[in-house]
Amino acid sequence: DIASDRAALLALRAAVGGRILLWNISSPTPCSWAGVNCSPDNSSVIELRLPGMGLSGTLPANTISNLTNLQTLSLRYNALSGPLPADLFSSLLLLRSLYLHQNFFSGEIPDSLFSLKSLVRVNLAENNFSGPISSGFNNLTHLTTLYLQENHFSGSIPELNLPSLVQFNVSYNNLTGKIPKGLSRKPKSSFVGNSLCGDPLDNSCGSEKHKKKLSDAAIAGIVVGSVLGLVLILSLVFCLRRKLGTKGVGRKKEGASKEKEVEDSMEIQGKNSTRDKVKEKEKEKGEVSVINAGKKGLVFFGNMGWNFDLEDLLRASAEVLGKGTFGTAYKAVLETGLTVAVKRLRDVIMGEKEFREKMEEIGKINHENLVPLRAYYCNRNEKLLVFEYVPMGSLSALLHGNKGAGRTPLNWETRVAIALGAAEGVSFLHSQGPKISHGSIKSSNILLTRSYEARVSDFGLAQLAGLTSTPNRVSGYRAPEVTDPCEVSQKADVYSFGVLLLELLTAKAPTHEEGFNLPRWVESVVKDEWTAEVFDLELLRYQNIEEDMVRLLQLAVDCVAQYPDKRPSMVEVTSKIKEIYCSSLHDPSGDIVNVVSALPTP
Ligand SMILES: Nc1ncnc2c1ncn2[C@@H]1O[C@H](COP(=O)(O)OP(=O)(O)OP(=O)(O)O)[C@@H](O)[C@H]1O
Repeated sequence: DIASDRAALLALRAAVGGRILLWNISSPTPCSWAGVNCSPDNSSVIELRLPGMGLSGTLPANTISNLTNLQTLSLRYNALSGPLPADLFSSLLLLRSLYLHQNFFSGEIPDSLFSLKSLVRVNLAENNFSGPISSGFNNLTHLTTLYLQENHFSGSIPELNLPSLVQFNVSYNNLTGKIPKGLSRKPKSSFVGNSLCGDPLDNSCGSEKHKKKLSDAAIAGIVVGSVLGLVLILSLVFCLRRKLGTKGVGRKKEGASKEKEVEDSMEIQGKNSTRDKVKEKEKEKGEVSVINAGKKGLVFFGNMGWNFDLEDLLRASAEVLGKGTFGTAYKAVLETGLTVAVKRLRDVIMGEKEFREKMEEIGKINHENLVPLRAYYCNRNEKLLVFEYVPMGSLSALLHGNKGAGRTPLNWETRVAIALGAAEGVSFLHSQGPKISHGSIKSSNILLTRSYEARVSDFGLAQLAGLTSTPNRVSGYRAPEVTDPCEVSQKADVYSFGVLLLELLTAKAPTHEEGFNLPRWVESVVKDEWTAEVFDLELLRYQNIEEDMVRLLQLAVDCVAQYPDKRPSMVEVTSKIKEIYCSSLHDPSGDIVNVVSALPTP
């Protein structure tokens, strides 16, 4: 009954401390305590969700194990340690979801877990659990999620015959042997970081006997053969390099066209002259020239008073910002001090005329939440785009970059403001005509100004690249109906925008591992558990924002609907985000609860 549940919770509180010390223990019922949910008639505790509450120490016996009506237990992201009490699960027969990940728990999984027939989700990842993975998991026939990664489990993986199992991960343990057949269709990333063999991993198990049959002589033969092969390849490369060098210089002397010069000088860049050696040095320092030759012919848009030619651009000191789908992006600082972002495109399938028309189209588009294309250069061999430089980097870098000390966490208001800015930018694009879409919405294309306003970049470029250059990096954002990346509808943009919102809320990169699908992952978590299981832990520090977070998450889920017709339009998305933004301004969520220092570093 509720009195015994209350006593169990008080014993837990006395043992593990943290933020649950703030519970109002003068209250006769525990049902109003943070993280505690009771049955409708308040007769028992059915959910205990204490994620990131700064809990530490070991779990004592007779605390949680006495909450006999518990359906959800989440203690994730705390500093709990030591083995789990042997009888922890014996009486929790109604338990459906168990989240103990990101703690320091050690020892073996107690056998009492394998009698919990109602279990649907089990996450024990990122702890120090050891011992074998028990075949007892086969008793848990409703299991859809089993996460055991980043522990010290050893031995081989048992054959698991769990028809509902969708999410499975045992990566980064000490497991050995062959991956059982029934799991061979899970992604590679579920198994990496062990000494496992067989499908889906690349290393087949082979037979030991066969290996032993290789005689010493055979091994010596293989070694000699490999060395000879290497020598042959090296001499070939050497000959080729010499040939290429002479060709480039020769053509220059003949006074070949400037276009060719651009091409050749790029080919031989850094190979011949002292100037090139200096370049090489600069490269080591992280500075490179965008390209190593000149031809006037930059086409400018708008009236920005920008006045420079290609040669000025080539003389600018430049630094690589990153390699993207369409080429390499550079930051270039001109001698006048003007800083621009230059994109050098590769694999453009469009002809020159068509390309120029496309640039004119993009250059006309102007909105405060879009990164403006200011100029372009185009000849048969070289295509450069010059954009305004946006100083604070991309949202992707901000969300997934340096997580160490000194990093300013992205607070809730900033995230909603970024979402709103990005939505306004994409909405504006869509308002230019029903056929106009962005085509490549993702967090690395949302750039931030000094005041963290969002600016969407790379719009309209998706159509330039051929099918061959379709990168995997976009696939995490791509709507299921998109087969040709050059033809992305506005509704497909909405899907990508939904994934972007999910990324902003969960801080999980949609592309962070093979086979991971962010929308599916969020959908797999039942709605009641969103707050506890889905949101970025950095957001859980802020109070009074739960309702707004859930509203934004619901909007994101609407955007990633399977069928395009079910998705809202960008105008609708924008107006919903605006409402959430206004509400978060009226209800400032400044209070950061100071438990952060007590938390383990993620
Ligand atoms: N206008 C800009 N101002 C400042 N930084 C930029 C600008 N454009 C791009 N960048 C930076 O350069 C990096 C590389 O950009 P790029 O667009 O080439 O690749 P991407 O966005 O990572 O991938 P994709 O080409 O597939 O969109 C980006 O992550 C971004 O941080």
